[in-house]
Amino acid sequence: MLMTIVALTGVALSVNPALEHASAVRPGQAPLSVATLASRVSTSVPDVETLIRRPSGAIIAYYRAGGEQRASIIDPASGKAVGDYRPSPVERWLRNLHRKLFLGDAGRIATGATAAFMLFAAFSGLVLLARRMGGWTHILAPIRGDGLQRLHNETARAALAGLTLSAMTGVLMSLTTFGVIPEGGAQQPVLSVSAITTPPMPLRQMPALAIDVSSLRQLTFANAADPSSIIEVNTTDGAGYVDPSLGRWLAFQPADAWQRVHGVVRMLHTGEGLWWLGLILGASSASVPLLAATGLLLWLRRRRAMPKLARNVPARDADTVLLVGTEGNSTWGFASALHAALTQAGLRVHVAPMNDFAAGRSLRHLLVLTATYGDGDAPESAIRFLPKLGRLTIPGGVAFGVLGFGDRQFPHFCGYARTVHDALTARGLEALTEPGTVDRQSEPEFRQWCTGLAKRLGVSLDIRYTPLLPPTIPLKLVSREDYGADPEDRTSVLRFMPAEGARFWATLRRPRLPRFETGDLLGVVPPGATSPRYYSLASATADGLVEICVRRHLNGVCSGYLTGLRPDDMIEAFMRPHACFRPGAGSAPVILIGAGTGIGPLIGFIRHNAARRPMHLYFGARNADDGFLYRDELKHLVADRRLQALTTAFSRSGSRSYVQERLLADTQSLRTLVTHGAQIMVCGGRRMAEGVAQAWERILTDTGLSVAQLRAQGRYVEDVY
Ligand SMILES: Cc1cc2nc3c(=O)[nH]c(=O)nc-3n(C[C@H](O)[C@H](O)[C@H](O)COP(=O)(O)O)c2cc1C
Repeated sequence: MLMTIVALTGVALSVNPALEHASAVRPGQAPLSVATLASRVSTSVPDVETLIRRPSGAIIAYYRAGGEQRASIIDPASGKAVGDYRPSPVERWLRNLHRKLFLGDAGRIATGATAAFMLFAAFSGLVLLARRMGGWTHILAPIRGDGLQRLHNETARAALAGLTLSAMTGVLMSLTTFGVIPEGGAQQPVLSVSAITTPPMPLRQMPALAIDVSSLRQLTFANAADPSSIIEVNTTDGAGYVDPSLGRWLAFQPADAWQRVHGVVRMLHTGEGLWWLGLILGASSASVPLLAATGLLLWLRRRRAMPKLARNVPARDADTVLLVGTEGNSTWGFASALHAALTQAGLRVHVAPMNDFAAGRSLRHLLVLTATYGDGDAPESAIRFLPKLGRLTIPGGVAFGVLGFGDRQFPHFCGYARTVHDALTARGLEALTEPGTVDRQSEPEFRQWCTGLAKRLGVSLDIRYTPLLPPTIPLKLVSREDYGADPEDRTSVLRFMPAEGARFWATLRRPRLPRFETGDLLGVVPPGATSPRYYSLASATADGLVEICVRRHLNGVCSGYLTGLRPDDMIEAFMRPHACFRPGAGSAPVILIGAGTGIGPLIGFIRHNAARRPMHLYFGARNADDGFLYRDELKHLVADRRLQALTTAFSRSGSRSYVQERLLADTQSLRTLVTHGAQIMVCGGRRMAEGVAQAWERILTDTGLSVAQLRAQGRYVEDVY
């Protein structure tokens, strides 16, 4: 709450330096001395007492008129008043709220503490972000994750540097207010004359005032009625007194190091004198409420996803500790199943996030199920695990097993699980099994690892795994196009519209599609099954419908179910983001390679190519007669220039070829495209993807590039099944 008040008042105040800069009447290009300015003003504004130069460059003259203290904005070119200077009462109110919450010193302490907390939050946020992105060198790489994660992390990335600067300078200013850091300027200039008797020299000729106006802060004129009065001058270089009769310094105290530091800190915090920085800092502060809200939502989502485990034994009594490393929460579903099976087998099991690892005296087995994020890094619930591991006391004789959850499309498949395995081995623990891997939440791979584990533990494990699925939405089939004469082996393009839900409250709302992009995945759990099958989406929310391509597989439960649907039939489905499979930003060429149903997301990317960036499609199918999905539409897209080139390869008709052969035939032109920054996107079966990757290795020979390098740069992405 305090952070939001301090941040939002900071945002409002950050606009002032820019407004003042825009409206300030400043001297022209020619240099202007304080002597000339003071002379002009004293001629034009009778009874002027003080001149102040604001950080924006505006000159303000203070004088008495009609018995009242007045302030006017001065045109430095003429020295004349061009308007009244009235500081805004709103600004004063905001400043009081921002600095001390209208509470005097108690408020100042509270805002100082808030700035310190903000500094800690901004800095730790920056470290977390770097870790999530796979290190500082990847901090500018595209951010992956679902909508909420991307909103939080992209906002954080844009704002954290500005927030860190604001908070740090805020803390320094607070420490200066309370005298913890000296403000400087303790030494006053010492005046050694008592009275000035000779008549005053014209201001314009005073040698002491022959300094540039840009360094002036304040000048107090000598009082004409008082012969002993002198001129007081304060500049960025120091402060002193000038003899009005000789125009020379009577005394001058140069600014000390603390004063200079304080001036810089103040400028960096307020943007006064650096209006554009003020706007950047203001924009960064504006993100605080958004970051707080999205951070809270992500935290709540994680907490809600942690299953309520029946019979979760406290860590101190457990003989088996099962640790979970997760960010998207799907790993909890597997942990829950393993916990139930181990408990049923008679073990005393404690389940916890990896960050909360605690080892009791009775610990015998340590099991770790962990996902991988970033570039082979820890997921959020595990980031404190490795630093903690070195400090924990673990009883002797503990054996461990690690199972990694990941996605083979990432260069460091289950990389973090391997790191954890190595760290536990280095800690002297005995490995029960080799580190196992589970690709895209594959239930069979999970069961296989559990079977190996059961053997080593000498128990029998009855695994009942029910995946933790996001809420589903009802979809109605509105159209289908079938390719292939044989109903047992055909491919269908299915289009669905959102339908009314069965629950009463859902019937009151107009059915709406959730947010999804082309290339994301549609999860469908076929009747009678427990785990979902995923289909790449050929459409996005903006298209108003859900489009997928499905090939019927022999004995395929879900493909049989979907290809058996008739118009108006309903299914329940959910969307899963697949943010790493998107065309990168910008106008670089995109080389799309797909076979069979792999054309699905690729046609979506082409349809949405309104900017006409060069897109080249290599499409493979068995034959041109009944395997050429979207044939007519692709012709239109070429005519429309959304698709620059279409190359087809049919393996069972005509000249019989595969996409990888077509790619090799175009080696020269493809090399040129890649050296011009092209991105490569591959979608289809695993064997086709492997063949395509090998073809690319050959195409890239002598270019100094490799598929691995392009993958690391996000320029070679796959959606493989
Ligand atoms: C942003 C992001 C980065 C990922 N990075 C990797 C990776 O480097 N290596 C890997 O094998 N899997 C990676 N994955 C896949 C996840 O590890 C995998 O989907 C896992 O099952 C997610 O488990 P969770 O839902 O419990 O977090 C990544 C997924 C996302 C969304």
